[in-house]
Amino acid sequence: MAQSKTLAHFEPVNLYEFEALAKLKLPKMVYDYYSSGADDQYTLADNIEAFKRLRLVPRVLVDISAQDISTTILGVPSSFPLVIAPTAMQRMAHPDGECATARAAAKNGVIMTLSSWSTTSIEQVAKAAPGAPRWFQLYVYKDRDVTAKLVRRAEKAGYLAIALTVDTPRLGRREADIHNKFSLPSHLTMANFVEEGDAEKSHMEQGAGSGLAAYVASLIDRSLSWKDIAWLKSITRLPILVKGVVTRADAEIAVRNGVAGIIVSNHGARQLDTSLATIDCLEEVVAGAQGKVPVFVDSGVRRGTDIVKSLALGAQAVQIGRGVLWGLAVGGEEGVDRVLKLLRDEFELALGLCGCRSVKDIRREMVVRTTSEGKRPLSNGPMMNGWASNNHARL
Ligand SMILES: Cc1cc2nc3c(=O)[nH]c(=O)nc-3n(C[C@H](O)[C@H](O)[C@H](O)COP(=O)(O)O)c2cc1C
Ligand SMILES: CCCCCCC(=O)C(=O)O
Repeated sequence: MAQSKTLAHFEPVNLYEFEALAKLKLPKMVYDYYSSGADDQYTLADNIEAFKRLRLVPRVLVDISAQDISTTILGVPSSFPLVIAPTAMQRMAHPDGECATARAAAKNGVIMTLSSWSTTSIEQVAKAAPGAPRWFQLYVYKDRDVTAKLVRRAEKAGYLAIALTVDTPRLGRREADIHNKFSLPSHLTMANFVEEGDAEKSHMEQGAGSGLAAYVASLIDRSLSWKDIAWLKSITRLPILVKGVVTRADAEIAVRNGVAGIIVSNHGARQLDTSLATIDCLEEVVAGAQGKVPVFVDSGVRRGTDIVKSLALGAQAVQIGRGVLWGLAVGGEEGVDRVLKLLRDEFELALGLCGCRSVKDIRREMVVRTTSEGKRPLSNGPMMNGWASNNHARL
């Protein structure tokens, strides 16, 4: 009782506070599943730390009285450069789950990506916010007919793109899920398979360890490879983005295979522990994309300043995963709405304080890499990228 009174009066003012509140509200098994990374969670911490190592270099005395933070993503207007990343099983966070996220996304003019492992079906989510721009995230099943059917349904329901997740041929080892014997609560289903009457796919067995790991091992196609991009392109007219690329080499292959976009992601550090933080891979991937396709980044975005840094390093927009889940857990649609508005306001403020009127004003030299203590390395030449000297030249 005392706790709920406290919660009712506590207004979170950043994503970390949303997470703290969500932790109080959610069952332990659910909070652990949402928050965990793989193994020792080194990458989980580094996704955040890497953003902190990057520091912003603002310009001053720029008239920012009329800011415009909107952008265009794959030809679709977006109120600011953010896309909601796919996260599975959102009805564990709130009974309205994916529908609440869809409505909040529509209200805020941002694109939502629906996970193929949603607890609300492709069609129900489309109906929750008719006409709003939406992408569909795809996992490829051993049974390719199952996969093709999902793609056709997304196309028919008006989804605008397919985000093919390529970093998950096997599930990363999330130790909390093993301890908790994580499985989808029995009142919920993997909703995209219910109509098919396919119990194997719509329910998750509770077993000795992580029920999710067993579910993935039994259904997901580990043989997925670059040649399957051609297969996917042969079954859909929708643009295909690859989600989970972190190297220049793979970005080049992706472009050669005709993808429409690349999402730099380490799956929120839930797959390969000790892999690099994504913000440290972004520039390489941007180089590999050679300006031919847009590059997006996720994993560790918590602040408006993180969005500015990501754009300065070449991303067209960021994606956020957990932030939306925390909003959903705290207040359903209203909670997600608050999270999106918070990030939007933080981004607008950071952009303005950097001396930018619009996203077009963001420049590479607004970001410098520092040591882990936040200090500029002794040689300031390459790190400053000519920013200081250019300033002197202008004065
Ligand atoms: C609980 C949870 C479920 C996720 N489910 C999916 C999924 O179904 N498909 C997918 O491609 N990525 C999934 N992801 C990864 C996210 O799309 C995204 O890459 C990641 O959450 C970004 O990191 P962030 O949480 O630090 O923002 C999931 C992440 C979390 C935390
Ligand atoms: C094929 C892997 C499915 C994982 C299910 C959801 C997810 O992505 C997660 O990180 O959890």
